[in-house]
Amino acid sequence: MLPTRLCIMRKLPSVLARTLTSGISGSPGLPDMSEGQSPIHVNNVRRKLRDIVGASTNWRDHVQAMQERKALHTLLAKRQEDLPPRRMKDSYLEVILPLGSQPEIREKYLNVQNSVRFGRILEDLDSLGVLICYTHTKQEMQPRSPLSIVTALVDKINLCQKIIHPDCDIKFTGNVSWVGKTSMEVKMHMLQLHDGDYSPVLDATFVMVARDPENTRPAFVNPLIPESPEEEEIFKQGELNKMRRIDFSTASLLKMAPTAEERNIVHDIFLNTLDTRTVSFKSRKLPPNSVWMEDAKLKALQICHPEERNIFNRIFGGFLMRKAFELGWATACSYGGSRPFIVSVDDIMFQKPVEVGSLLLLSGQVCYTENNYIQVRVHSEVYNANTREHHTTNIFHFTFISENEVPQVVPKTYGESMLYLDGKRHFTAVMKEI
Ligand SMILES: CCCCCCCCCC(=O)SCCNC(=O)CCNC(=O)[C@H](O)C(C)(C)COP(=O)(O)OP(=O)(O)OC[C@H]1O[C@@H](n2cnc3c(N)ncnc32)[C@H](O)[C@@H]1OP(=O)(O)O
Repeated sequence: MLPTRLCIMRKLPSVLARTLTSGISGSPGLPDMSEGQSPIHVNNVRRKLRDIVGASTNWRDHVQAMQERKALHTLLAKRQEDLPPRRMKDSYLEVILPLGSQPEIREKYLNVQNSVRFGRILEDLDSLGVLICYTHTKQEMQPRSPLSIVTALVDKINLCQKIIHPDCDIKFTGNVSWVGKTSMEVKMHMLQLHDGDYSPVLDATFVMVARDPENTRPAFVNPLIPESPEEEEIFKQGELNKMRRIDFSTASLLKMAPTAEERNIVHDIFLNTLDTRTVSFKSRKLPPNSVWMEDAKLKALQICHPEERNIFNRIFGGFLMRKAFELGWATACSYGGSRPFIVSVDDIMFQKPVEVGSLLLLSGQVCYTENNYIQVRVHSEVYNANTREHHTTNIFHFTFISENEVPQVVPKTYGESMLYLDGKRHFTAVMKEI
């Protein structure tokens, strides 16, 4: 039996946990939308974003729309101090995805197992995160924002529910929770209506970066002033998150040797795969109930059509996440041989924008397993057919739980061993959170 709830109330972020215990009308200390503004319909989020930046709705007009944005350079602040500070509640938004009350929108969200496509939720979270940042940086006197706000990082998404129902309304809430000079951390929560009450489905932390109108240089954003001890705690957590990310990246196995404990793990795996009948380092044997890592991957190709562009005429980050998630899910499904459920998404770094027209190559790899859990890494790169160059654009980390216990994935080469250890590090970090 799988646990139906993978996280527990006391481990939820305080804002969400208190929201739930206070009957879900809003976050404490943040405005209750039922008293003032009504929540935004999910279909209006992207429309609002297009209006805010003046994005074209037709691809043929996109060059002109970008030209018009150049003139907005003069509206950029020279120093962060010149921008008025904002409070957390200034950027607080609620969005409704009315799967229960408007059945006609269900189709887009439905998967064949009669639950909600998580890839679609990733797209909605990405758009909402950007809208929250535009709300934080909004200047009343400016009809168009000079900022190009892009997703830099999905720090983490932890799910509390195994299944997202396709016939119950969903509510997203979120606000800016920390601000640097040009970057903003956004915390979002997703809840689903059951028997008159909203219960938590997931919480997510994204980092967005503001750039100039042409998306070429970083641009300052309004400072954030915490207003209560609780908000100070949230802000401090944002600061700690930044430090944690730096530490994690400094200790990356691409830069540093594994720890002594990790080296032992790798050597134990190596010893466990030696063929005892031959006295050779080369002769390797797969232990029972195991799969070589090289046999635990799937690949996909995506042509990036204009339809998938974002408001800055690059490929929409949510679309990239959806495609990577779906390949990650398929990789876990074909590996485990039963239905996998997403538990966590972490540390998705958007290293480079993906241009419209790119050939996007996605590689899904099972890199770590434990009991019913499968840790999948999806590497995405663009391939330029003219120059024959490859560039990594993203690395995605997904943790799945499978219906049945899964075989152990076993690395053979040193490179695979590093992937295995990296997967183990991500898995351990996820397990600490849920
Ligand atoms: C159809 C309608 C659809 C509407 C949807 C609208 C949503 C649009 C959202 C998107 O789709 S965005 C598309 C997906 N994202 C990208 O394509 C971004 C690709 N990556 C980049 O362009 C650059 O890597 C990025 C701008 C994110 C960072 O560039 P740099 O590495 O040159 O950053 P820089 O060193 O100048 O640092 C700028 C800030 O970013 C922060 N930063 C950079 N990378 C980061 C990271 N990985 N994590 C956290 N913070 C990061 C950095 O700390 C710093 O913050 P502070 O100024 O506050 O100190």
